[in-house]
Amino acid sequence: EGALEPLVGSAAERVALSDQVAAAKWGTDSPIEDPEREQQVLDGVAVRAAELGLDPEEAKRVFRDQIEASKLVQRGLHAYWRANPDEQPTERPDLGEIRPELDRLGEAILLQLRDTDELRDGPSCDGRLLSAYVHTAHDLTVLHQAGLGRAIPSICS
Ligand SMILES: O=C(O)C(=O)C[C@]1(C(=O)O)C=C[C@@H](O)C=C1
Repeated sequence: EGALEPLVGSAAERVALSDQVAAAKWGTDSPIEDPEREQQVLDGVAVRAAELGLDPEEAKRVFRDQIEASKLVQRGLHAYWRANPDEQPTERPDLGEIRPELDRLGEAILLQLRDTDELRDGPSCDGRLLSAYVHTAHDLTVLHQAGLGRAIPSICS
């Protein structure tokens, strides 16, 4: 009961941080997609997953979805800002300060993957995941709901 909520909550926090990433890149030459950084994230996940006794391939699948979710939200925000200049960010956060926060959330997600390893293998996972999504998505914007939806399909194994 509620066992997947911390994990889905951390995924939602990661989705929310995409706003900062989108603002850091807005009006710069830095593209939303940075394949080198994605590879670094996934390599780090594989190493840490093995340390935690998780299947590295399974953990990487989960994080590929976290990354796709982030790009979905970033693209959504950039499109929205292009269409609504009044809403464009007025300050540019430093990507170098946001990435360590993404790393911290990644560690939290990995620990929660470990804590839910057996449950995620079981027949109740899909129902619990949907329930955690519904509870967590409640307070989010439609764009962030879509991002969270994109972040979670690999959680049940
Ligand atoms: O770090 C960035 O530049 C991000 O946009 C975040 C992130 C991620 O989710 O980790 C997403 C897209 C990029 O391709 C690389 C990494």
